[in-house]
Amino acid sequence: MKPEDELSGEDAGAIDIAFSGRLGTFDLDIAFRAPGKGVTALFGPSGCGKTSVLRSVAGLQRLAGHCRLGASIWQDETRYLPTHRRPIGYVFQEASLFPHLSVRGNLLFASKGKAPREGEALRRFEEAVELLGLTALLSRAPDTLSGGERQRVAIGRALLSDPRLLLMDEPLSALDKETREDILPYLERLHETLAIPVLYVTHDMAEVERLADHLVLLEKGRVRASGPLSALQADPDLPIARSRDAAVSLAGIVCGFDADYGLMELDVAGACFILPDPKGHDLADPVRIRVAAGDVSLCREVPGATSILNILPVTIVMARAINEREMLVQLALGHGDEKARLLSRLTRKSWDNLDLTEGGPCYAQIKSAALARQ
Ligand SMILES: Nc1ncnc2c1ncn2[C@@H]1O[C@H](COP(=O)(O)OP(=O)(O)OP(=O)(O)O)[C@@H](O)[C@H]1O
Repeated sequence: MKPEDELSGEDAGAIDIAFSGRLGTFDLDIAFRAPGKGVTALFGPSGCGKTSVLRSVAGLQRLAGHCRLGASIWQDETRYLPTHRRPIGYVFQEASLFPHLSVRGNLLFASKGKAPREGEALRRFEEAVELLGLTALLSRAPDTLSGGERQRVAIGRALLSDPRLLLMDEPLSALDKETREDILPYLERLHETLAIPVLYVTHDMAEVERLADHLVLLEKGRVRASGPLSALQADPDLPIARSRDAAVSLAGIVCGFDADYGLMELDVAGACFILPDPKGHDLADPVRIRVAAGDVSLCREVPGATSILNILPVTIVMARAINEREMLVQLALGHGDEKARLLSRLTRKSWDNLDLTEGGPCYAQIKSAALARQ
């Protein structure tokens, strides 16, 4: 697939990247195109080249190739913009705040410490402070902050430099599990509100599932696959789908409630999921759910009495034996044109017993309790 073919429709602000070269003994040779909006995760094992790609985009490391953001060319055969002329915000693993400045001073660093008094700059400052929950921290010194608070300030500072692209290099990896969980909702809000694209490096699939729209899978300095997150998650030929905790992330819209039981109904590409609603959503709220391949079972007919609330008609798109005992099945969900994909992991025995075939119809069963909102 050519990189240009990966995005559907016109995307005038798309990020178009190709780099090749040697770093010590490591060969990097990558090319991909990512949307001009939303979060693109660069995912892969340690040492596969994720940070090198980000550093090359930032102009911190020079390899042959090109780097374009919409109509802006940052690198090609004849041009190479230095880092300070690239409108980027960069968030590193560890927040490196200026120790002599307060949180406010750090946030205002890009505007030379001057507090915005009016207009657009003030609106952006207030928005970033609110979004990242920094109001109560503004007068604090960096050495009095927790790791998670420091990282939120670092993200705010990156946003307030008015970037056209945000680069985030494992922003949660230096934090303990609990702090990571605390900061993820801020990143989710960022994801919902940010108008600029984000390149987000991680080797944690849970972060990808919660934050990414687009995924670039890297392996040994090469792009193994690149495309919309849900399409790659549901591709049984990719290692992420074959892993024991494989799942697809589905975006839905709240379309109803069962208040007596604390459940909500979620419209996902024409199908309706029923799941717990502990947060009390409103109608039409966007909600992203994680459907694990191991939580999806199949049946040929609608079962009689069952505890399972989600019994959804699906079509079997493809099936792969992933070892002697188990099958991985990709399912197309819903009606209409936009059929979201699910994965089901089941025993080869069940597959044979049900006499299922590619292209054939069946029903996917998913326990509501397994569909906790991400
Ligand atoms: N400037 C350099 N000189 C020599 N080797 C380098 C340089 N930069 C990167 N490398 C090598 O390139 C490879 C890829 O490194 P990179 O940091 O991009 O991987 P990564 O996927 O981000 O890894 P991690 O998840 O562990 O951070 C590594 O083997 C690294 O040692």
